[in-house]
Amino acid sequence: MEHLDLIGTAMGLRVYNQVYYMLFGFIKRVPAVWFCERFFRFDLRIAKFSTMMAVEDGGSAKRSLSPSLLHKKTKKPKLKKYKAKKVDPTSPSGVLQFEINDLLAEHTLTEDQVKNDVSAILNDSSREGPVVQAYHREVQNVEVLKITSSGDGLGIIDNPVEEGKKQIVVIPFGLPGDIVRIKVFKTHPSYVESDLLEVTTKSEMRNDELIKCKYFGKCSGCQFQFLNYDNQLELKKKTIIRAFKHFAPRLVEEGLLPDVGDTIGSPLQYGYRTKLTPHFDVPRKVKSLEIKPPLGFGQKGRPRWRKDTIEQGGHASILDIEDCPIGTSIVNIGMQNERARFAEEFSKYKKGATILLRENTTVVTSSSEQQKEGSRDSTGKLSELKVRDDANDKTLIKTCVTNTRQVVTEYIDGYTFEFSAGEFFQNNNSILPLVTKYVRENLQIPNSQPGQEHNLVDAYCGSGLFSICSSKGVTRVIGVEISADSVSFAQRNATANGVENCKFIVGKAEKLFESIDTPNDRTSVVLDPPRKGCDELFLTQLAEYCPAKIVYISCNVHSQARDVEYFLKNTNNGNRYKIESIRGFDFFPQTHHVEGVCVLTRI
Ligand SMILES: C[S@@+](CC[C@H](N)C(=O)[O-])C[C@H]1O[C@@H](n2cnc3c(N)ncnc32)[C@H](O)[C@@H]1O
Repeated sequence: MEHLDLIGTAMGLRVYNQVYYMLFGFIKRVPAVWFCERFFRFDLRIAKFSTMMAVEDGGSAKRSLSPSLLHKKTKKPKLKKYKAKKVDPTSPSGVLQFEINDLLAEHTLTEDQVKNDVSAILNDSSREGPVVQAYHREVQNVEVLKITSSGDGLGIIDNPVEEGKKQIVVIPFGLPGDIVRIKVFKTHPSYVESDLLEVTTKSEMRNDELIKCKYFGKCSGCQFQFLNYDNQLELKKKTIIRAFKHFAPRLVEEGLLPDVGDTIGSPLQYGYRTKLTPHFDVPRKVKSLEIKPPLGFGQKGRPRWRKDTIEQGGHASILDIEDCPIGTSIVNIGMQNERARFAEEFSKYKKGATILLRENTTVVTSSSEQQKEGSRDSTGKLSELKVRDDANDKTLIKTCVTNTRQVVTEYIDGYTFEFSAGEFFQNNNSILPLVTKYVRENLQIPNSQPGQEHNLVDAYCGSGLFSICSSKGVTRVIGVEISADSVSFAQRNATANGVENCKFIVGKAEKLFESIDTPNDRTSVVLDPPRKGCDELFLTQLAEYCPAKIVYISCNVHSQARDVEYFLKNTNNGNRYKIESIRGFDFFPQTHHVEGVCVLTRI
């Protein structure tokens, strides 16, 4: 048996070598390795060993095997298998797959025609082996055909090793209409990732003069700085349309969706973000750091598109960033303070960490206490900014909180909100008055008479933002929230703002239905779940309760579309509702993110 195995291997290798010289002797050896692995099912490592020997000495297959190999039983090395990770379809990589499928359909390509041989890459001899080199190459003249919901471009390129086949390529910072030069650096079964090296022909939408940040094109934070704001809002509207097409197909087919409304813009398009979390890494096995590591935000891909110097953030996986133009002024002052401190103290760190920078706003009153905690400059003085709120005739003091356990105050719509710096709170306070007004107006029950009872349920209520901002003119408000800390702040916020009709419960959203005693005909529900959306149990119980009005707010329009379809089509009372409106609010200008607001009315 042992003898036969060896003859088989040797014969196989000879066949391989002959085929190789006949077909590929005049070109690189890469296609040969792939070809033989694919059709003769050779172990790639043996084939490659043989190829290298053959290329080097032109010898036969038998000579390419050492005598010891011929006489010992060779243990067949195990091929590594690619294991696909399970992804939530509404997560960014799940959504990308839907968007790739759309592109395939538009170009009449099948999934097989763009499938990459990831196991060939996995089993290549090294990170720079021939298969890897063939796949991870530079490609010129690539047309960007589409933009995804994550703000990346999509294109179609030739498969470098399998003739006639194509590849779908994700091109960061690519806009439809751009012609670009890219470097492919990572391969997935159905697409490859690339870096944008050069834009040779510009899309009509591209205007580089609008870019405000020197790290744009490298930092993973913003995708849209080169787009005018109307274009950004339009792209976000299209993201919502696609989300419902992919995750609520039955609603689309049955014509149950209204036209998606125009996205409501943020009053501030820069300087709006009240929370930033720069971070740094400490390499493993390093006992003490001698050189200050970059402190900033993650790098997108492995880009060399913009300059690659330390002034442009360097080329590590974290970019060294000293100022972020989408952050508020006080948050950027905090960033300078904390960077200066880090420059002095970095050698003390044994592990990487994230630094919290959270804006804190206090209204100045005759009795207000002076702020004591927050980010300080190098002299130890607390950094503060004084701001006028003319609309409400108030003076506000802004400081920057860095301790996750510190209490932060926000000032919205004339109400003050306190919460722990480490807990959830919306990050763009400039748009919040528009959002809370929209929610309040859409929670109204149609055909209500003046003085009639109106109750409100705030599921996933956090520290009470929507409950408190919608509490005027409402009979009772019940909020439910899983974080006990947030619930205690919600209660405290209601009291501090003189709001007496709110009650908050700690628990999963569905716990609400154990204690709800308001008549469903006179109750509206506002939902604002985390990115993963609501669970089916909650949606089923919500449908059983059957409130008069529902306003569903979401930072993930894909899980929102899925939930809305589930609610309307899979629950007992779902068919009693109609979707009155869907639109986005732009909580995060310059980025691809969009917040969806969907209003359902019982009919
Ligand atoms: C997107 S935030 C919205 C908070 C609030 N509406 C606001 O705008 O400040 C989602 C909230 O849901 C809470 N949460 C997560 N899972 C939950 C669950 N199963 N039941 C209730 N609350 C939950 C989180 O703690 C978080 O406060």
